[in-house]
Amino acid sequence: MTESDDIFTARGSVLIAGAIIDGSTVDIAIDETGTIAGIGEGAREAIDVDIIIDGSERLAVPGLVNTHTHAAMSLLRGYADDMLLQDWLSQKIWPLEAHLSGDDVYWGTKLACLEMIKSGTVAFNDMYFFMDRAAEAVDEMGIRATLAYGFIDLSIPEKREAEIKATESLARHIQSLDNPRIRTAVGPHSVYTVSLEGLRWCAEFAKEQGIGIHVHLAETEKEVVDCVAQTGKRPAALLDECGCLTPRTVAAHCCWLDEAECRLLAERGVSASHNPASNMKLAVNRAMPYHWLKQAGANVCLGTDGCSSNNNLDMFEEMKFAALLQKFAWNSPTLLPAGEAVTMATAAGARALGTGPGTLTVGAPADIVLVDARAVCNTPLYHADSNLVYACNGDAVMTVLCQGRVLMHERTVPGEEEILEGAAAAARSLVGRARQAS
Ligand SMILES: C[C@H]1O[C@@H](n2cnc3c(N)ncnc32)[C@H](O)[C@@H]1O
Ligand SMILES: [Zn+2]
Repeated sequence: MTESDDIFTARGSVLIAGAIIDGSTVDIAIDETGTIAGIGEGAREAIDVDIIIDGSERLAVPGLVNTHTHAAMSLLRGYADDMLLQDWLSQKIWPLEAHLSGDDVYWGTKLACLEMIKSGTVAFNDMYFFMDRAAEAVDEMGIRATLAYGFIDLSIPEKREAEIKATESLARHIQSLDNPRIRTAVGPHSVYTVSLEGLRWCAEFAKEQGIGIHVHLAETEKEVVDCVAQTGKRPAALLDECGCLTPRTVAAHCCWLDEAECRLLAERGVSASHNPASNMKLAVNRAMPYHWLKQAGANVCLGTDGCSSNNNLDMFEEMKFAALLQKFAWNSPTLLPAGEAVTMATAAGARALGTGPGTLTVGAPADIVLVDARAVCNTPLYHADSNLVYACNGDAVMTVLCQGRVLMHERTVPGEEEILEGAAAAARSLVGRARQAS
């Protein structure tokens, strides 16, 4: 075994020696359970050091949390672009997804995890299909995930029964894995794809199991207009009536919320996941009203959405898109400053998924990213947050730890070649099967 391989397999306490936090050079001590045991003075003495990572010329930041993904859609990257959301879903994405296999989801999720690790993400909130295979990929890659089966009943009773079974079976499967990094949530896709009965069942099941809810909300104006026409209520009110708005709910997009809906989300303790790149690409024509959500006290976090509407999973780019879109759309250069964008991508995401404080503090899980302080994007280095949000992308990430385990070091992730080959082969096979069937 080479020396560089050791760091991925070694177990024990870790000392990150001399990394930069808030402009100071400090040691970070991580105990053998993967918890931060000390930062700065006295950190070295807090543990019996097994593994040392050189932190010099590295900015230490909390691991990023991607709160809205369809990870295996990495296989659909670039498959269909430049379309209206409804056409894109109904003409391109759903017909291809009809041919998805468990193996596709396994390889797509492996590819997504690889991409996330390489850009500093340690946890994600996923909604897709064949999620037992997604769990296998997450387990192998070493990051955290909350996995939801995408519940879509299209108001067809037989389909609803099938979705209920799939949701229950995933919950049982995730429980049986007993992996603290992997959790499950209920994933009612949206108010336009799930019946009232389906939404109510999802809410009840989530409550009974003590798990979260992951839903798309108010992504387009059409969603709001159609919902009002069909039910007399706006989407957030409808979800609330069905019991879907809880402190463990993550609502993705939230572009077309009105001010009262922002207050409702805050009151219910819902986390709103901002997905600026996807929203701009699909031209949903309104930016999430961040100022109203913030004023109401809602937890606003960040997500990329799937690789078919983004088309990557780089949360550094997403922080920049969020900060720029908010300023541009609401005509306010002071809205969503860099520090807040970092908080959105870290602490707010961790709060949404319940993965810890999402900060570098003693007692927190050691989900730590080391960014190259010598990279072009960090030169000069007046304000770290400014560079992280406005200048860098995920390529500046050098080392990633999740629960104290090293997942990437000096940009090496074990098994990268095999993942790239496996995912490319799965994508070819998926598109081939779809062509044959049409
Ligand atoms: C879980 C389901 O969500 C779909 N999906 C992917 N991106 C979006 C989006 N921006 N809005 C709504 N649904 C989406 C996936 O294609 C899958 O069918
Ligand atoms: Zn989505």
